[in-house]
Amino acid sequence: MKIVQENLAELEKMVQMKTRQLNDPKVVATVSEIINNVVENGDSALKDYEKKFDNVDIDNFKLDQSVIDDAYDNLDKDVKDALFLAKKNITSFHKKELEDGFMDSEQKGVLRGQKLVPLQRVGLYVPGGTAAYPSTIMMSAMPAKIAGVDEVVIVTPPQKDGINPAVLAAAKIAGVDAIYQVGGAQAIAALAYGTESIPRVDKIVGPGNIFVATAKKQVFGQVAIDMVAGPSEIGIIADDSANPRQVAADLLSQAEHDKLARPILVTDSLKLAKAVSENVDSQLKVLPREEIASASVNNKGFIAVVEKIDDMFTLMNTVAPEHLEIQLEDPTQYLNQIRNAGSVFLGKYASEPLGDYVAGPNHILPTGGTARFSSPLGVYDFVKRTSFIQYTKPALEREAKQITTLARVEGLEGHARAIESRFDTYYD
Ligand SMILES: NC(=O)c1ccc[n+]([C@@H]2O[C@H](COP(=O)([O-])OP(=O)(O)OC[C@H]3O[C@@H](n4cnc5c(N)ncnc54)[C@H](O)[C@@H]3O)[C@@H](O)[C@H]2O)c1
Ligand SMILES: N[C@H](CO)Cc1c[nH]c[nH+]1
Ligand SMILES: [Zn+2]
Repeated sequence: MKIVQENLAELEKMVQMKTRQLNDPKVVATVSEIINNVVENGDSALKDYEKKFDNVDIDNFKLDQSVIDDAYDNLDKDVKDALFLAKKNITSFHKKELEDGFMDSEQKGVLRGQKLVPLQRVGLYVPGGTAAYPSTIMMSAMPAKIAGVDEVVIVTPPQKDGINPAVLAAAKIAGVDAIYQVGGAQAIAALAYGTESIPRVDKIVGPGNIFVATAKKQVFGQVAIDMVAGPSEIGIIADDSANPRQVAADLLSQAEHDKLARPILVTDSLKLAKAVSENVDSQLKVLPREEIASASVNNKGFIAVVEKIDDMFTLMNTVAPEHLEIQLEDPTQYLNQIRNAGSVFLGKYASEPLGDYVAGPNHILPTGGTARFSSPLGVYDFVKRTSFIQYTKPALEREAKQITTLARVEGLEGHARAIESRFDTYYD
């Protein structure tokens, strides 16, 4: 793995260049053609794309409940137990995210407030191109259920022999209402606009590859989206006290997701940098997903060596990684130095896959530097807010002059007259 040793300003410039969100025009064009085709031709376009991209013939996009029940009934006991542990921990963590509305009547005759309303129907994208993601179902469906969403549906690409049974069982455990076997940009288009067999939803959430992430960006506005959760990333801050074999293993845990995944180590120790680089190379040779992981390491990965601990945090805040591991002595003391990261893993036993599967915090996280302004998927993504106002006549009278003044400053006479009509005996 490549080691870079530059001054901090140069390193920050390099990171900003590497994490720029440039749209690949070819992907943008492919995706918009897919979306337009699905809008115009509905299920028949979906059928064509499933044949083209996933090499499967689909007659019914909606999966029969009996197929889901069978997958659940026949699931290996250890896998079932693991999914139930994930459900328990994800539920207890996400219940803490529930928020209440508010109402205030601090001013005489005035009632103001805000109420929270769960979304009616949401679509969860569950990736399925190069790996199956039952864990991602638990991470997206549980917060939706806790928020009180009426209808939770899944889209996921089918394989030749159907959808992975663990994915189906996870959907049942999480209480998902329907599963549609369709993936990629075409699935996003179907959820956004609806087709003969797939109802349109109010919001699409969930991670996916570059085609999925680009499609979500393109349908935003027609439908809400959660964030850009694209190819996985791991940033590790470590010093001499870290174990190079473990650091390398954690980098590869995310590199194996996607050729575009981003594994990054920032350290103040050249010795650790060299040892991690050697470990990455040797561990890669025996990793089953070596082809994907080595493309990620070679194209997107790097190890940066800086002078001191503060520089590690400055640089990592510029990276704004999806996952950030801190492998320093007494890691919790550094929490307040982190401004930009999706999820933080403190200490050597908080290896990233712990958060991917069972710890409870969400693993659907902002990527590509968007942790500068986005948050992990949560219960708050599945509710919207509506505010309300009630004034008595004397309360409105107290503020009528200021309202009509502002309305006339804006040249909006109709607004002023609407208020004055409340005090004009002619209208009473
Ligand atoms: N950020 C997160 O929270 C998070 C969580 C889990 C997974 N991930 C990421 O999700 C992604 C999963 O990717 P995946 O590929 O395995 O599954 P995917 O389901 O996202 O994508 C597969 C689909 O992409 C479409 N596709 C493939 N090649 C295409 C082409 N040339 N033109 C048009 N469409 C094409 C096909 O329809 C295919 O079904 C990875 O990048 C992984 O890192 C991210
Ligand atoms: N690390 C992924 C998010 O980037 C989530 C995941 C699911 N399964 C394994 N990993
Ligand atoms: Zn992972």
